[in-house]
Amino acid sequence: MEIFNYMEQYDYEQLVFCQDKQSGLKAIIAIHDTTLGPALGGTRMWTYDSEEAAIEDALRLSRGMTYKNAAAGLNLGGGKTVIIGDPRKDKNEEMFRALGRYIQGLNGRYITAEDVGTTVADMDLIHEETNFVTGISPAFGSSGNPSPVTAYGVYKGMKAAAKEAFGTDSLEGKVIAVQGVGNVAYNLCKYLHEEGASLIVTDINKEAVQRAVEDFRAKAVDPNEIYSVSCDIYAPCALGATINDETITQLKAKVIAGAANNQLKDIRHGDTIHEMGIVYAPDYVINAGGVINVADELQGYNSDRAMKKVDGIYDNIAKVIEIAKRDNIPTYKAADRLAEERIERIRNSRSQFLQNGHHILSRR
Ligand SMILES: NC(=O)c1ccc[n+]([C@@H]2O[C@H](COP(=O)([O-])OP(=O)(O)OC[C@H]3O[C@@H](n4cnc5c(N)ncnc54)[C@H](O)[C@@H]3O)[C@@H](O)[C@H]2O)c1
Ligand SMILES: CC(C)C[C@H](N)C(=O)O
Repeated sequence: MEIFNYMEQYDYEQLVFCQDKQSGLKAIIAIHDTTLGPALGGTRMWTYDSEEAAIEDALRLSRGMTYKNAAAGLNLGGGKTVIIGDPRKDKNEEMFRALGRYIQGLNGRYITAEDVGTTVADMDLIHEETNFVTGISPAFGSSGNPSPVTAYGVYKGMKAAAKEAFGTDSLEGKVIAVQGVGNVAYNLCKYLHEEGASLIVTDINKEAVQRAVEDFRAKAVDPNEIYSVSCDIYAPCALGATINDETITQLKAKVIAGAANNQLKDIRHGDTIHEMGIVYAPDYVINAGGVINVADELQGYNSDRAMKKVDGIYDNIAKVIEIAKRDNIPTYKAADRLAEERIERIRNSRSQFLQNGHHILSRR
């Protein structure tokens, strides 16, 4: 990959490589765009096949956060960290503290939180070194684990997408295929089960599947079977790129609505599902609940205020569907339009210089 070419093509601001020999930390912090405010996005720990794959993931995920934060109406830019390693065996205290010092070095340009492979306990270790971390233990006045709130937002957004496809937002009696039943999807399944939906689940982790089968009377299928099952809604809640050339032809669902980031392998897959008449709830709009929740910490965390904003995901998905219909474009493009237009409006409204007291001359 020609890194600077790629960064120029999609307007990335900064890429930081973090190395700490003692702890084994190898991490990449990508800051995509800070027009709206400091870049906020989680830290992912994953066993990448190559350094290039890790860089690519950090870049793609950080740009996704720019769009997610903008579309959610947050005054935050987009960033993400990836740590190269196995979250089940490579973690140690020094690693997260070393990362915390790198984040501190960015002096607030980037704020982190949880993502796949990291936990509240990991964020607490980062917090030993920097305040630029959210989703730490509630004992610190923080919002804690964002996953249940992400799940609630996905549930709300799924209802809005169902209204478009089925004429009602009730999920009672709907068959929903859930791919990956980890932190977010377990909580999502709880809402869906309570509303009377029938669940088909899969996961590469057998214990996670068993838990969903026992707690929600879900039917289990093998990971490769989830795309072709007969269902009303497909909920991708594992990793990205599961909407691709191989899977699209197998899909029977009328709605795609799930928590995973970067669900479309390529944007052309968003065009294909649009042509097939599938209602697609764009990933970064529907899964914004977690970031909305942790972002509330910047004002002093208030759960009621945060949940009210997360409720707004229903209207945001409805708005994206409306724009798509009005402009006769796929929903993924409508979501991009919503985010890009907001960033441009704010960028332009800041065209006048404002003395903000941060200039060294103001302190002389
Ligand atoms: N946690 C949040 O608040 C949050 C917020 C926004 C977006 N997301 C996204 O939602 C997705 C899920 O996040 P999470 O926090 O629940 O992660 P998680 O790691 O707890 O859950 C993911 C689950 O997917 C399973 N999985 C991985 N590959 C699979 C495959 N090929 N087939 C079936 N199952 C597979 C894993 O075993 C795991 O149980 C991720 O893409 C994440 O980036 C999470
Ligand atoms: C909680 C958030 C800051 C990060 C979350 N993993 C996301 O992708 O939105």
